[in-house]
Parts: sequence; C-alpha cells; structure tokens
Amino acid sequence: MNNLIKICGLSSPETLAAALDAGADMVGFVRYPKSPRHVTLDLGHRLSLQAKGRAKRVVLLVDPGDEEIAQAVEAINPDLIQLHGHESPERVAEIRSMVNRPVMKAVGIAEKSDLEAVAPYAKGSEHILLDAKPPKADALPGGNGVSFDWKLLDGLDPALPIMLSGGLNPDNVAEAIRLTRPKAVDVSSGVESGPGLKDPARIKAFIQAARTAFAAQH
Ligand SMILES: O=C(O)c1ccccc1NCC(=O)[C@H](O)[C@H](O)COP(=O)(O)O
Repeated sequence: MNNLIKICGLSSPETLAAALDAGADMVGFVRYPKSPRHVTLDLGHRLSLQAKGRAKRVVLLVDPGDEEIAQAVEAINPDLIQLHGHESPERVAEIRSMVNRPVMKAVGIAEKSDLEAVAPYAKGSEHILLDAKPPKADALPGGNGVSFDWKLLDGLDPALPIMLSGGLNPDNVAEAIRLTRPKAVDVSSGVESGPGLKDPARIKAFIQAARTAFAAQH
C-alpha cells in the first residue's frame, strides 16, 4: 500500500487518540528502555487495544532476542514488527517466520554507499524505513530528529517499499515527499514538544501536510 503515514513513539492514550483521530495509518510503540518513548508491556497492551482496527499497530524493537520478541508479540499483538537495530536480512527473515506477521526494517543513511544495504532487505520486509544514522555514538538508534540528505535517494529503485523518516516535521514533510516520492513517511520527534512528549496539534499538522503532499503526486 502507498501513501501511508506512521506516527512513532506514542506512549499515552491521549496522544494515541490524537494520532488516530487525525487519520494516522500506522502507530508505533517503542520497546527500548533507554528511550523516553519506551512503553512497558502493560501500557503497550492497552495502547494496542485502543488502536485495534483503526490503524496498523507497530512494535519497535532493537536487536531483539527471541524471548523479547515473544513477550512483545504476546502482550501487544502488533500488526507489524519494526526492527531498528543491526538485524541482518537473514535475522529479519527468521523473525518474520517466527512471528508470522510482516516486518519492517530500518536502515541508517548518512552517505550514498549506505544505500547498498537496502536491496537485501527488499524480499523480507513489508517496508524499508530509511532513517538518519544516529548523530553520535551514545545517541538512541532512532528518534533523534535528524534528517539525512534526501538527494542521496536520487536514482534509488522506485519499486522499493521505502518509508522515509528522520527529522521529518509538519514544515518539511511536504518537500520531503515531493523530492523523494516515498511510499510512506514516519515521524517521531517532529511531532513532539519535548523528548517523548507528543503534541496533538503537531501530529494533526503533520498528517494534514503529508496527506496533501501525497495527493499532489497523482
Ligand atoms: O523513538 C525512539 O525513541 C527510538 C528508540 C530506539 C530505536 C528507534 C527509535 N525510534 C525510531 C523511529 O521509528 C523514529 O520514528 C525514526 O527514527 C524517526 O525519528 P525522528 O527523526 O525523531 O522523527
């Protein structure tokens, strides 16, 4: 499917409601204890029930072990798993068959050569999320509000299921869509008023801007 909008890192019923009411296609729940967006299994379970049938529910994991995956799937029952670590294409395929549901893989981009990592994930990933590489060694693996140079995507196979992310916000998402023509977009920090604090007005503005830009492509 094309023209999808994902709001990632939702961690309260109020901000999840704002994303659902504004028409998000996908909502992401982060399982990474160092993140200000981390949800416990219990909170993830409740948020997942709230979103059921209204948006695809995505659980974000970072280099997860089998036990961690099993616990998240049982508690949160996501529609998709997002892998945001250094998972190899083989590990992504293994996880996909283990959970028997679609998987999306994040690939960090800083320079043109980083795009060589994308194609090997095409077969096993429902979406390939292109994100900026973390700005420093001790930064989070994602959710840093940093963009990469979108011009690096010039010439990338347009058939790839690219979800653009990294530093998107209500003010730049239209230009990002116009320049890169992704199948989907994803945002976290750009719709926050502070680390982990989603802002309903910014969520609404982001979704409106992205919808308008996707519609202008046809
Ligand atoms: O959001 C987090 O805290 C996070 C923690 C660990 C791994 C990944 C994380 N987020 C990844 C996302 O899906 C973000 O939406 C993506 O990196 C874009 O983030 P942003 O640049 O803040 O919009």
